[in-house]
Amino acid sequence: MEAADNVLLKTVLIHNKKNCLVTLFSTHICWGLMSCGADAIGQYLEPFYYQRHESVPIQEIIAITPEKIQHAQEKKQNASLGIELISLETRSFCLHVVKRVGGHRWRVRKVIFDCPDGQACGDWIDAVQSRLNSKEYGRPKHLLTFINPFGGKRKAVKIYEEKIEPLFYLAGIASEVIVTERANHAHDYILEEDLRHYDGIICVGGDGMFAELLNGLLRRTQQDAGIHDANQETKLVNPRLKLGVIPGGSTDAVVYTTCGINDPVTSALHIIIGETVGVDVCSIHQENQILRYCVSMLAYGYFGDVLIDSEKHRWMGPKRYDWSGFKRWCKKFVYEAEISYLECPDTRHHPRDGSRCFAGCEICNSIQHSEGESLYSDDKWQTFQGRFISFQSITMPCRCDLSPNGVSPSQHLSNGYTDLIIAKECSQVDFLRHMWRVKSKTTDQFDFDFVEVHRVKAFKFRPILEDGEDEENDDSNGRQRLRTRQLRASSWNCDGEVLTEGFIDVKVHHQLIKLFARNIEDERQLKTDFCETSCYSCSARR
Ligand SMILES: Nc1ncnc2c1ncn2[C@@H]1O[C@H](COP(=O)(O)OP(=O)(O)OP(=O)(O)O)[C@@H](O)[C@H]1O
Repeated sequence: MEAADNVLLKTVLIHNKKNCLVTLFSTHICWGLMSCGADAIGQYLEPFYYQRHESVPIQEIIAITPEKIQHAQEKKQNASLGIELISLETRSFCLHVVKRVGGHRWRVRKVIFDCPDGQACGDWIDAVQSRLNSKEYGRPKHLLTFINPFGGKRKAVKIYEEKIEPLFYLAGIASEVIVTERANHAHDYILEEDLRHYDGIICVGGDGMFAELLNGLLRRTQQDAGIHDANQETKLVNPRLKLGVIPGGSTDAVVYTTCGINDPVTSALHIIIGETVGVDVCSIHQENQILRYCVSMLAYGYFGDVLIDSEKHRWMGPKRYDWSGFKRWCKKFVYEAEISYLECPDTRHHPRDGSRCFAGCEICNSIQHSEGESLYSDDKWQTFQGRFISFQSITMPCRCDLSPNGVSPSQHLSNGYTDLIIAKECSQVDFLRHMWRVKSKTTDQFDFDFVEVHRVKAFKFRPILEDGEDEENDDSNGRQRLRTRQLRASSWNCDGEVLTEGFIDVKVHHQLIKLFARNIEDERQLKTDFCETSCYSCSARR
């Protein structure tokens, strides 16, 4: 099963009032009822586990703490003396480990072991703690935390104080907390202050708040490295600091997509265990300047207008998106643009390939990009010109409550491409059918003749706004009729923030940032706590 030299500690301890064999390996800890047999010539064999035993990867241990339990002998002594003596020697320890409770939700489970004496207990605590401190797990020790008190249902401060702070304390994470006082407070702080002693920056807020962290950190990193990020051809530098989000917003698409659920405790546990996932980032340029960085959705037309309208109804909380979406749908506006794009050369990868991005995704890990080559001299650019209701560029699957599979279900976190989704001019009923399918878990939202999808490395968007003249069908006398275009300008919905510039150039940067999250686990592969050495958690690390 395991190489003997991987065993760091092996002892018989008491767990749930039964003798258990507990073994600490370099990668995980196992415990279970044991059996001591004898071989053919009557010599005793090493104790071994019965078939079913439990195993937890070191990565999934949140903390190990001494446990103050009065042992039977002490209780007896105290009873006979009629007074309560508290033993100075702790003989029990508690492992706080990740427990999966379904639907990607994580909780903390306590597992208590009683040792024969204080010395053995101390040895166990030291041995496990030294594994937890090992650099290979990359656990954060110092975090900078921004809390947006006005995001979502305005509960971010309460969420942090009641649910997150105690967990960080348990895991030995020191967190400097800043409650933001205005929009862009976090962005400006990251640009200007000394960040050297942090391992990561996190926020309690929504996608807009995360976008502040992302933009602040990427700009700061390029600035410190002397990189001119306005130039689209520049190879950007990866930040040293990792980012994390604890959901406290309205949509929480980033956290939903990377953890599978918008649950604050689950996100805090993803951060504590220190596992990270690389995430692609789009840089958005106009002429010789960089406008923003974006990780999830960049949308023009319907979703741009919905965002602008929803800002007027912030008091409604997350429901504002439904209300504004309904209002915009009733009005049906059509837009026109010329969109040039550089499609993914590998035809196996496209927005309808049926793949899913899970933890340890093979597609994300295997795709190679030839960095440094100029995209703009490439002659493989293609062009779409026409009318549409909605244009979206989706760089991660963008899952949320309203769309459990995501706006682009086969998109990946770090394949180096963004998915273009163009819902061309169609009837309101057809557009509604398309949007309805985005909410569904089973139907293909792209299976309409008015929806066009492409997986691209870069694109250029040029809105067409001038009133012009369109040819219409010939009338009964064979003459062509002309009509004046009524074209609207929209704004961009950039990760939930408004961007008013119309024409833009966008380029995807492969795995530019690291996010504290494991990525969604494929629950079909996961077994329960009982492990016969083949559970996902263990096998992924062997
Ligand atoms: N103290 C503050 N006062 C006003 N606005 C703030 C403050 N702190 C941050 N903001 C801004 O609030 C905006 C929205 O925040 P956030 O993303 O956390 O919530 P949300 O919009 O409800 O959620 P989502 O983006 O997931 O839909 C962000 O753009 C952020 O810049």
